Amino acid sequence: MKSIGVFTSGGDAPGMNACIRSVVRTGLYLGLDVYGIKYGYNGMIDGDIYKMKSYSVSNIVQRGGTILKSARSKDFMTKEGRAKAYEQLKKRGIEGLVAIGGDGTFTGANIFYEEYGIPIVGAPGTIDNDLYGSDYTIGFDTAVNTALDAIDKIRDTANSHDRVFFIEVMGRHSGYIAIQSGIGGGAELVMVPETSTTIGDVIQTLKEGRDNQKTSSIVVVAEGGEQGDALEVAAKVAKELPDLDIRVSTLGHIQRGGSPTSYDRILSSRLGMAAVEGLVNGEKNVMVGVVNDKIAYTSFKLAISKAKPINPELMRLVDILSI
Ligand SMILES: Nc1ncnc2c1ncn2[C@@H]1O[C@H](COP(=O)(O)OP(=O)(O)OP(=O)(O)O)[C@@H](O)[C@H]1O
Ligand SMILES: O=P(O)(O)OC[C@H]1O[C@](O)(CO)[C@@H](O)[C@@H]1O
Repeated sequence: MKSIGVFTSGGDAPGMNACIRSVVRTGLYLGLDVYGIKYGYNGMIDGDIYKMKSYSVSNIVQRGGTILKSARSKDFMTKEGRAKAYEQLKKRGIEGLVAIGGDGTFTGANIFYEEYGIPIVGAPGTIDNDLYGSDYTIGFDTAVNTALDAIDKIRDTANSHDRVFFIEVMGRHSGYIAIQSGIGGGAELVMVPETSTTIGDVIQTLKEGRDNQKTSSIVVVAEGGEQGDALEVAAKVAKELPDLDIRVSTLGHIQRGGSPTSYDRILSSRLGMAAVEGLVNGEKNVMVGVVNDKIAYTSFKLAISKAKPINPELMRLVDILSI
């Protein structure tokens, strides 16, 4: 293999830049040509591709976002789009790809590999931490710390005004950010898509808190929960407990931005290096991850389809610590 391409796709995540830097520098170290593909699959289709040098990735290890930009590409979902993308790669002699993204990105990569046989190694870049085959994904640790910082601040008002706050965190189908920021932030309850929580459960927890002389409460709600978003949950609770002083705060995209934590920078750098080494050693159609602190390659199919359940002990911990 002489030439590889790298791109970021789906939602951006803090640490993606550190991963790009690692891919580029590992590739150059191994004597490869490295091409940056901009705007994910859209740039692959449009030929928005440039040769990267060591200096192309200077001064980015600490930066959030992605210098290669990101996109959610409708065109790549079509056969015609993927055919154009393949032609662009062929034209430049790009023989292998490192895809930094989430489950959607790897679903597309899997289809692309099956159609054109171009080796692809994925690096899990999503704050959601919802990919099987890596204990943690790029950006998750930073997102949790950002959410935690926000929860700490909201707690000041909750406490001063004797209020109940419903705080919504990201995670379309995954409660990882919710459970970790909830435990770290001392939430009374955490609602995650993986586990069923009824409005009755929420009411009972809040009532128990009151019975235990708690004057304020924090409920962390993952955006993809079965009871709806934080606004919906709060409205349902307010109907049953009209005397509560309830507020809602949706943290939104602040969780996706900012300088990556040390953990994310190191994870991203390890994954970038292992992705390129994997490609050179013949890995294809796999996602690279870190499992029990060791590099592991997992087929895209498994990484996408296999659930990564939240440790039930963590849910129990919230329960016990909220009395
Ligand atoms: N079935 C598919 N066929 C072809 N391409 C796909 C398919 N599913 C997803 N993709 C491509 O992957 C892109 C990224 O997917 P998606 O928007 O779901 O983000 P993601 O990688 O899951 O990241 P995040 O977890 O941050 O949302 C899509 O915009 C699309 O271009
Ligand atoms: O920025 P967008 O495209 O609205 O995507 C938001 C989604 O992306 C994620 O941040 C990462 O997948 C989800 O948690 C969230 O639902």
